[in-house]
Amino acid sequence: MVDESDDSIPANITPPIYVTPRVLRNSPLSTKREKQKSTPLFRRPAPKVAKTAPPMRSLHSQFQIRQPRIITPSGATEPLHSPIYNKEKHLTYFEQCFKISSIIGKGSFGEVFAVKSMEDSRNYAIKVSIQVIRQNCASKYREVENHMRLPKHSNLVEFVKAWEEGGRLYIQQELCEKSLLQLCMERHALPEEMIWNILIDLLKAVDHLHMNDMIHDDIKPDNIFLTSKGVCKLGDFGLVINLKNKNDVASAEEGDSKYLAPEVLNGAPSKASDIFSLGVTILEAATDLDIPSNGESWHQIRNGEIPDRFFVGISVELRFIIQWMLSSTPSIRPTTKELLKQNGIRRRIWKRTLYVKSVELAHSIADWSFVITTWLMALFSVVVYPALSAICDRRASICAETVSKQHTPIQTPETSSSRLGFAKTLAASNITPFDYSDEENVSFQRRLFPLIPRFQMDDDEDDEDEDTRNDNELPTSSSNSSTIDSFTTSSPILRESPIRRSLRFRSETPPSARRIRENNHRGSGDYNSQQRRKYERMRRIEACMDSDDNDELINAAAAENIMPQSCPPLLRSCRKLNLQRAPKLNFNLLDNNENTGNDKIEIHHQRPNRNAKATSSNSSSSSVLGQTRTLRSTAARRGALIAEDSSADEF
Ligand SMILES: Nc1ncnc2c1ncn2[C@@H]1O[C@H](COP(=O)(O)OP(=O)(O)OP(=O)(O)O)[C@@H](O)[C@H]1O
Ligand SMILES: [Mg+2]
Repeated sequence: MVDESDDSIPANITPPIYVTPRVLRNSPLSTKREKQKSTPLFRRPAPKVAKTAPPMRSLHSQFQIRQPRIITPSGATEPLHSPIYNKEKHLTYFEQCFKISSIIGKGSFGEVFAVKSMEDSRNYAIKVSIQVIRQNCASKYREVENHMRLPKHSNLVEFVKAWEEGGRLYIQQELCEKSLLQLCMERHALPEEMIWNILIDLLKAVDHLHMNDMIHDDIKPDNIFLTSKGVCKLGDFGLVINLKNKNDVASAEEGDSKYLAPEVLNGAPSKASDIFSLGVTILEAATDLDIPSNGESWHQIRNGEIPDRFFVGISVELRFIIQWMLSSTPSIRPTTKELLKQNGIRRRIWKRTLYVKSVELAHSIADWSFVITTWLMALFSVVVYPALSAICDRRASICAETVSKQHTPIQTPETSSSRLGFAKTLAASNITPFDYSDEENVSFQRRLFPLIPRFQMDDDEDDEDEDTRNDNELPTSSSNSSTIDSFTTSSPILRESPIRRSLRFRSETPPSARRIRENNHRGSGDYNSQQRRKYERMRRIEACMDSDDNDELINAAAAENIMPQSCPPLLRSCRKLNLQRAPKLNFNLLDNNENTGNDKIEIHHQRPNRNAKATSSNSSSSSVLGQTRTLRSTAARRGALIAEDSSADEF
């Protein structure tokens, strides 16, 4: 019988809002939910512990290891290389190769960050040691070494790598969604089916550790993690003891007192102590019991005096297993093997194993498909890229050829000293040398053919010019000689020997035009010799430029952000440039007038010959003007009159 007289509330004291249930007066144990209700919402935080200056030895080690060094399973370190890491930068490997998503938590050893790796674009958890590592401490890499030595298991948090930089230890591992402690805080007592699954997962993890002669020594909800698929994993290998390593056994530390087996207070941790810690963890998850860290209630749990009310709603099977695991005598406690053979577990284990394996398989399929996709893309680019680049090269050369034909006459020393200069001029005037945007119905195939004469590539307007082209019309100006070349190479009619061509030129060209041309070439008079020098200079430049493969022009255009689309019609470009078009001289009329003795010579303003691309530059206009002046003097000698002004009209 409980004496209630002690518990009576004095009349002068206001009763608290949350009265502790009477049943708890007998037992200091309570659930976390009950404790939460009786705890004030605000509690002054504990004062921060003032840190003293780190020992000089630690500082020295910090300056010793500046570059990141990866830790090997033997405990040695090697330089850490990564295609992303640049040691010249004043940033650590961690800062350069990982993008921090959030800070997950902070433990006694270190701070844990959720990060995204820039090397493989996957998410990881990285634990960074708070303290600078003591270089001469034998167990400085114990956690890493033990984690690395452990064979992989689906119920252990996966280890990726660990490195040391600037005296700090970084441990990269699999990122889990939350810890069991977080889940228990959110949901309090978990459903029994979930408890069975957690127990099975953890038993398998602990069994794997024990099979490898290792003791976890710190099993608690805070060190148990859950993935997004609900798979439970054991993590935090900071206190793991390798029973084969005498140093580990000698330097074994106690785990969290809340989950500590009673025998560890006076002795060393063992596999049985791990079973006890696991038992307390399952008890907490199943009953929402607020596990005490010391005092009477601590002993109460270890003596098996847990009130029945905490087991309400829990099956006898599960209660029996929990109580067996919490046996105060280590020898009575079951092993992992024995527990896995229990009825309640055996019934569920195959289903749970199947689920965990399927999750693992799906995960590895996703991983492999990512790798395969990456490789396929790489292979595709290796195979397709050469073909694509060949097509692009071909197209660029066609464009360059056309541009060269169209723009070579423009390249006079007066207008542009180089092709780069020309490209810059185009860029400044906002004209794309490869712009076909205003050309109608130009098929790609037409442009692809490099030997198609240019007059076939232009619009209707220009075709009209072609129709009106006189077979006798051979460019007569010296400045148009490159045009003659391009015309002769492009026209099958004119692909003939130079002698035959000159004969045909003689027979077909009107005498007056022939004389002008011959005079020009002979260099009669000062003006003509000047013209001839200019012509020769131009020919040299053109020859020079023709020997190029037009790469410079294209590169210059690309440098000016002019994206090649296709070959441009020159006439459009001329129109955009607002260039003048040269008048066309009808020499037949001159000859007729000469024959008939008619004094008046008509100079028809026509659209220029398609090949007379000299119209697009001032220099070429001036050469046409020179031509016209020559004609004028010839005509004057003959007493002819120039009917119209021979200056170039507006195009
Ligand atoms: N792999 C992980 N995925 C997700 N969260 C993690 C992971 N590892 C650690 N955490 C979180 O970081 C917190 C601290 O991690 P951890 O327990 O490893 O640090 P610790 O310094 O060893 O702490 P303690 O010694 O107190 O256990 C944990 O509470 C946990 O919530
Ligand atoms: Mg921990």
